[in-house]
Amino acid sequence: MAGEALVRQFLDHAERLAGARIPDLVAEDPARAASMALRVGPVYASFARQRIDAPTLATLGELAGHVRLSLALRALVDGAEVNASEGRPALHTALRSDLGRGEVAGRAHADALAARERMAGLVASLRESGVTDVVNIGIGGSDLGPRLVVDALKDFNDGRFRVHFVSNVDGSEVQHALRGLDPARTAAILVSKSFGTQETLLNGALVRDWLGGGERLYAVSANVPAAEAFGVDPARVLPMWDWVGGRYSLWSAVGFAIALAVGMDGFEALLAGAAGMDAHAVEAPLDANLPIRHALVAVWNRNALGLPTQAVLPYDQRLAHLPAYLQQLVMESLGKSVRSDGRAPGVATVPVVWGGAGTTAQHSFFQALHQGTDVVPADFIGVVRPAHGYRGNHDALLANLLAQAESLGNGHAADDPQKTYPGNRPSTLFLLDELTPHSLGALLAMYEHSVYAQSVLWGINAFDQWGVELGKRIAGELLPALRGEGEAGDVVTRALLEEIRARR
Ligand SMILES: O=P(O)(O)OC[C@H]1O[C@](O)(CO)[C@@H](O)[C@@H]1O
Repeated sequence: MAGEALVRQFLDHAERLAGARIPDLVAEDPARAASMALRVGPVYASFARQRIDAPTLATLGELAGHVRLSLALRALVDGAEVNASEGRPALHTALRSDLGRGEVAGRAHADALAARERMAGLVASLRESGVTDVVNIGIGGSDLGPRLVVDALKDFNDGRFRVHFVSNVDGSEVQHALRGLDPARTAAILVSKSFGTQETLLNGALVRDWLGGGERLYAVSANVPAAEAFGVDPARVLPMWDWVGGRYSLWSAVGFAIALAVGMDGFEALLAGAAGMDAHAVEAPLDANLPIRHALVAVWNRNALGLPTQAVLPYDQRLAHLPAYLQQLVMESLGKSVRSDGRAPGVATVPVVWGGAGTTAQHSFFQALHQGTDVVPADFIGVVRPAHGYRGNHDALLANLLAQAESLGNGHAADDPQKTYPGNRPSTLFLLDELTPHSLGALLAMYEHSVYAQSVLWGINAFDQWGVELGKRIAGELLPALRGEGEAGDVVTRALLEEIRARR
């Protein structure tokens, strides 16, 4: 079907379902719970509580076919120049899969394997050393992925190292991270693709001095000369490449801290889980493809239902960093209002991603989810088998997870409007059999592919982030002014500078 006809069909479905209620959609189709669910290895996903029906999904599938989503996924893993504004491929899949065809993907995969072997050597030598604590210094993609995974996989950590993270240029974070650590027993990893990031260089210099030099300093960077010039021994610099986006990089040596925490076996299992999802994303048909289904639902919620935000609600404390990780993955990738071809997308793109771990979050912002004026679609993530033996707690956790998805979807009528729940709040519910390196790898790769699929549907580049540059430049200009050297900034900033200077 031609594009215009498809858009018209999309709008017809939007109009038809504008007044639809999730409990009615569920009641109308007894097979819905099963037909709206997909399983890929350890990841089960139910879309039954989305405000969508089978004919709409069929149209969305046609839309995916129209933008050649399957070919786009294939192009991604084969190393096509999907990052057009920077003239690069985005080959994060080559870090964990040998799915890519052709020379570019093949070379990337070989480079990734060689780097992983070097990383394994460094992990082994550190395990044999007297080092007890490791500080990962990085920000954005050089922090959020490793931070999430190290915390999520703490049940797989043998405790050989305590791993700490420092990202913020706020000196308070580095001060508290180093408090109580022994410089003679601490190693630091400077993770920066560019090795030009202000926060990481300032924190790195502080930690290098605190360590008393570069002896236990490691680096992961695509800018090896800069890392060496900083004082890191070339033998302790692991490579990154311009074909890996920062927010897609935890599978590379950026995951050094992960490998220290859960061992190389755990790291390999994480990669294997992601590789399984890569194969599914590229090979599964459109109508049975989990990341594509997730992406189509995201676009439906944003453009047909007009929902401006998206909540991420892991019902597992170990996944407490998942909302922050997905904020970067989704919002840095899709936060664009210009298509790759320079045109306006003509529709809303990125939602604001936010969230928190259940059940804790139930006692903070869930009131607004249930009765606020904005409808917030949610991704719930639960884990069937816990890694602890407190069965009573886990049953309560799962009961709350199921109860929240049900009550947000169905609502509750009452005579008293204060006690009425409007319901019709859409959600997707993921269940992992267990939280393991393998299942976590699969879940994170699912989100990566969904984000890429959304970018293809909207025609935008998921792999650049020009929007972060302006603030960085202005901060550079304001730095001397803050020290009293010259003037910078607009009228409001100057007034604020004066206020700060007067009270220092
Ligand atoms: O790894 P680097 O080069 O220090 O960059 C850190 C982060 O900064 C950004 O470039 C912009 O905030 C992110 O995309 C990236 O993950």
